[in-house]
Amino acid sequence: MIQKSWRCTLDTDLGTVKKTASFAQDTLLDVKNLHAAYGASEVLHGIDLQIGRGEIVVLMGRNGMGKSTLMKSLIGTLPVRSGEIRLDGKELARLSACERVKAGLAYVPQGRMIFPAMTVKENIETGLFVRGKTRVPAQLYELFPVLNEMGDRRGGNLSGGQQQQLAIARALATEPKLLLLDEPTEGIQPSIIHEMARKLRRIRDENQLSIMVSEQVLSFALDIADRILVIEGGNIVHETLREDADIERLTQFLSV
Ligand SMILES: Nc1ncnc2c1ncn2[C@@H]1O[C@H](COP(=O)(O)OP(=O)(O)OP(=O)(O)O)[C@@H](O)[C@H]1O
Repeated sequence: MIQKSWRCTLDTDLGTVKKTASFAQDTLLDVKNLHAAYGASEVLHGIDLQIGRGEIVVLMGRNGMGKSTLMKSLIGTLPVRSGEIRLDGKELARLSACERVKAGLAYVPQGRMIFPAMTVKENIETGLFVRGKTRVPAQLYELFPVLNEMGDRRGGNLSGGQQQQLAIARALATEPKLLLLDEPTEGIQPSIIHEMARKLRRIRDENQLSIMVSEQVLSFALDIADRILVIEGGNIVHETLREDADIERLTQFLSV
């Protein structure tokens, strides 16, 4: 398993072995043999997946391959048929979505799903509520200054890119260990996509959280990922570290 193969360097001064790949040091999310279905139609056929602490994993795949279904099964808006979902050792598969958020999962769904009639600040406060807090952390406004400037504006009046920032800020307000983002670049203009990748890496570095992104834009995936997985027909069919990625092969997986 790639993620478990720690890369080590010899610290000659101390004569001890040091682990250097921070994300590979321990597993945060451990999914085993996950099956999920819509009614009688099974869509995920036994997914095994591990995400390390501080790791960014990008889940790629063509339309209809099961990316959103996996995200929904993890956060709990779609009940799992069978299998295990452990976050930091805690079993989540039978918990409600709300309990999973309290346990440290946050989810930005495809299409953002912010509350359009609520103000920007109120949207963020719905995330704070999970931790019993009321004050928006300064770090969120440093990351997304536009949300500070537009605090009193209705969420529904923001542009697509601004709504995406709001959805990420709301998710971060729940203080997650693992942030799940379903196709965050959808409908976002190319110049902002690179900025989004930079911000997500910064969020990972500053908060030491893990991120799993489902994505079809290969350049974004290569920009952000530590590791890339490919899903096809509800099975993970390919896995590669970013530095070993075979671009041609990944392009083939994504082409119709
Ligand atoms: N609510 C639903 N009821 C029944 N089948 C569904 C439902 N949602 C998705 N499916 C089916 O499940 C399969 C996987 O869909 P899913 O939305 O997970 O794909 P995806 O990889 O996220 O695609 P996209 O990139 O288009 O969002 C598809 O065959 C889809 O038609």
